[in-house]
Amino acid sequence: MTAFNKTPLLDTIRTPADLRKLKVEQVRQIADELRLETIDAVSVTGGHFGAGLGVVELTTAIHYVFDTPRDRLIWDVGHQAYPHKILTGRRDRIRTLRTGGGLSGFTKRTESDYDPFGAAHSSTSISASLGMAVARDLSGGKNNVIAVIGDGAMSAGMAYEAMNNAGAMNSRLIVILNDNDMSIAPPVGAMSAYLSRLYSGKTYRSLREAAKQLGKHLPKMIADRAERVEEYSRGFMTNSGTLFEELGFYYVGPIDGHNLDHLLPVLKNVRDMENGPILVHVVTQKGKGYPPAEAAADKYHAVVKFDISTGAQSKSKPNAPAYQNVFGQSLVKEAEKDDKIVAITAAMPSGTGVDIFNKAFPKRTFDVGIAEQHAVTFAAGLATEGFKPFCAIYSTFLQRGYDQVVHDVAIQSLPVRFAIDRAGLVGADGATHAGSFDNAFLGCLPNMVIMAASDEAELVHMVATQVAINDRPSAVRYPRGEGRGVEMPEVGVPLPIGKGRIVRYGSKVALLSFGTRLAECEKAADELAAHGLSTTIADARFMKPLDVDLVLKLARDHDVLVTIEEGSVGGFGSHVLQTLTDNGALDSGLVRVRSIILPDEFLDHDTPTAMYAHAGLDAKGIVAKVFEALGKDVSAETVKLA
Ligand SMILES: Cc1ncc(C[n+]2csc(CCOP(=O)(O)OP(=O)(O)O)c2C)c(N)n1
Ligand SMILES: CC(=O)[C@@H](O)[C@H](O)COP(=O)(O)O
Ligand SMILES: [Mg+2]
Repeated sequence: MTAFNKTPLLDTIRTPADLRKLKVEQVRQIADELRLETIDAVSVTGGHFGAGLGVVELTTAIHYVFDTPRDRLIWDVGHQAYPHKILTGRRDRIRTLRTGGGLSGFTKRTESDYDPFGAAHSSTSISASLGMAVARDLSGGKNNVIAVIGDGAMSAGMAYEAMNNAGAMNSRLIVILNDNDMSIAPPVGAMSAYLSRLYSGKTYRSLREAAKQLGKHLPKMIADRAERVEEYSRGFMTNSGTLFEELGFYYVGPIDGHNLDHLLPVLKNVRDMENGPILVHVVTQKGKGYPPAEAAADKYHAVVKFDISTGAQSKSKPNAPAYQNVFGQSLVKEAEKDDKIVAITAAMPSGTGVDIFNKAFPKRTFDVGIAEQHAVTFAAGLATEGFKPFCAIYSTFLQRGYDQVVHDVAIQSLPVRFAIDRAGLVGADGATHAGSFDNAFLGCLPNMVIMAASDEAELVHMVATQVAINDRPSAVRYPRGEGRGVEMPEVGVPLPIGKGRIVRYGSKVALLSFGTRLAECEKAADELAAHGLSTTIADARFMKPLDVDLVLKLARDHDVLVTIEEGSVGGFGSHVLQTLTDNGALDSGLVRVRSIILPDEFLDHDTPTAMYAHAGLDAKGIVAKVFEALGKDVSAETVKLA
């Protein structure tokens, strides 16, 4: 029996087709059981949590009303799609979420027909849905296309580009705005304030009135239900003249996203509408139905495994400070000495450590919402007026603002400082969040100074170095998670630009590392020494400008030179190879050069350790690469110099 003393129903639901066989009175029980299953599953796997809890009723209602997967359902970001996965044939695998070989933490086309579009980066759903709607119309199709987008995701420019286009095309498209008044942090921006006004506006109308208003657009409005729903409906109205209507959408709402008596009749009418686009404004609560999440400031946006009875998360004691916190603390120290330093985040204050800076300097901290393009050019504008903007954006999300880096920052050589967190592989968030490409996409830009911190102490010095660079843009990259536990400097000391450092001297093999793979290089060097291979280890520190003297010396003085980086082809290794060939350093054929990079594939989620092992970017992989370059047969344990 369920907690509701009824025969469990969720066990009878394999796909939404089973759900649609139920009576409407049974849908509430499904939603209640779905919430319990979501809580239980995430307590085991960890992952994104509050968002999914907030859309349990909405998910159930959508799959009950619409003929999914024939009707296309596109989740924006996709972090709220765990209930969706449970209802769409993946309940048996839901406890493999975000583990190697297990379900993705976001929607994914290759995972299910019920995931018509992959997500994870926000604000893509309306564009993708519009594409599907137009494809349907061009093919003479009849299915519905539904995008579910959050209020946070609605702060990104891409959402407006899509609405602007959809409104002009009058496409039959349904956008459900899931407004829980939260992003990862509390939402920012005028849009957020506007949405709040919509559901607390003085122009509140009775449901019946609104039903009549809707009836004009939606002939099949079930008017008699309006009476019943009005009794306890608090937030259903049509606001004439909303921004959405000005953009050519029919606006419906706001409605209570946890009340199936609201959701089901409205979605049924919306489903049968003859034209569009239509936007249904649904008001929900992030973390709904799990008191520890409801009470938490972040509504349990993302959690590790937790005790269901208390909500206590099993967070292990950190062995070293997290890079994001080292960044935030370092920037605070620098800003205490320099009032031109400001910090910018694109809706990721805690993840970037900008929240630490905000506590010290709230007037010099700017959270621009999920708007990376704007963040970059906003920083550029600040730099033109002599400020020192630190634009803290994860590597993967910086991809969203790339043209702004090129066109607004690099070409003008504006001293914007990029703090690039989550560089390299991130683990459970998988391929969509991997910081694989910033070495390549920044390294090709003139004027850029590009650094990689090999540990948390280096990061402190690199932040100080960026403060001192006032004539061109600079970037420092560092990975997700904790540092190495090295001794921390009291203050950051600016590094000599374009100079690397040798951390261990050897004679036969040289390992030239860019970033935190240095730790693996040290393990590899120990292993190589056990095979009689004396190994030099160098920390490049800079990819641009590259320490050419160091690179040429390493090539000249060793039989093997290997570069290592947490990045794709086209990054640090490519710059080293370019330098070697430009200087004829390979002409003699005396040195064998290898470059260890991420494989040319999108790596699915797993632990970072497992992913780096797969990529050959751990000590074992480095040793194997050296042996291969020397013609040493690892199994035969002998070195055959060609
Ligand atoms: C381009 C981009 N920037 C940042 C993020 C990080 N991120 C993931 S979810 C989220 C908040 C989304 O808020 P909302 O759309 O309201 O969804 P909710 O979590 O409230 O359900 C952010 C900023 C992202 N996924 N994509
Ligand atoms: C869904 C999303 O994009 C964010 O929640 C992201 O998963 C955060 O990543 P970190 O956990 O590395 O901060
Ligand atoms: Mg939200």
